[in-house]
Amino acid sequence: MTRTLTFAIPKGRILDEALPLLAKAGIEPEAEFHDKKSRALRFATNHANVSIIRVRAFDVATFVAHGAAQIGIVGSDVVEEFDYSELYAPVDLDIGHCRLSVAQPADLADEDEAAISHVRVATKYPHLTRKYYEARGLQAECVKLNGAMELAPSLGLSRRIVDLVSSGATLKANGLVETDIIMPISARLIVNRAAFKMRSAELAPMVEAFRKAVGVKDAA
Ligand SMILES: Nc1ncnc2c1ncn2[C@@H]1O[C@H](COP(=O)(O)OP(=O)(O)OP(=O)(O)O)[C@@H](O)[C@H]1O
Ligand SMILES: O=P(O)(O)OC[C@H]1O[C@H](OP(=O)(O)OP(=O)(O)O)[C@H](O)[C@@H]1O
Repeated sequence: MTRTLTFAIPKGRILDEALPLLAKAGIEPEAEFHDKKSRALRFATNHANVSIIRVRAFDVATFVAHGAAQIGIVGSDVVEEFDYSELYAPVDLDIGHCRLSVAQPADLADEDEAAISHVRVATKYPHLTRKYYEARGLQAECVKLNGAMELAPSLGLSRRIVDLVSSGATLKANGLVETDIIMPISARLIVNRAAFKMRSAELAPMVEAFRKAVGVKDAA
């Protein structure tokens, strides 16, 4: 009996860009996947032994790190925030481009970092935020939010935020300015390391197919 290989993909904004790549790599979900009314979370594909699960972006990394899914697609922001040793991220998929940045109110005077030892920051990325400030000799007290970080300064939750920025429109609409870029972000193919060893006959060709799919896109 062949064991099913589970492929985790995020249901958020990466999905639209990920589907054409999946197709180029030869994986097509069943029709129900595209039915917005469907409450199913697991879908068959054109491969009898491959199924797709559609989960929240942060949960893709958790499913794959724990081996509940063997392979997945997720932003490098999520890979770096969790820093799971069980994850192998072999392919930069060149989609979902944005950056992780520090922002603050446009009218807030720059603080002299040499004169302070501690900052309060609203973010969905406490690990990366602490690491960034630690490297600057500052201790970050993180207020964990799951979205709408841009509201935090105007409501007195924190002076600064660390969040994803793409066009900058959300910052601008909320009176904030980007003061530093922590890292550029793009989506990655991630694989569970143990599964990659145990099931290399299935997973290695799949990784190779994504490498080629990204190359094909670049050449277009
Ligand atoms: N503005 C953006 N431009 C480009 N890519 C982005 C942008 N915002 C987020 N991303 C990428 O898309 C991924 C998913 O973001 P999305 O906003 O869809 O999820 P979410 O709504 O924050 O998460 P959840 O599914 O947990 O609610 C992020 O982890 C990041 O890699
Ligand atoms: O620079 P921009 O092009 O405006 O993009 C940045 C916004 O996109 C993401 O949020 P998203 O729209 O995914 O909503 P969320 O806050 O619910 O995660 C991110 O958290 C920013 O709020």
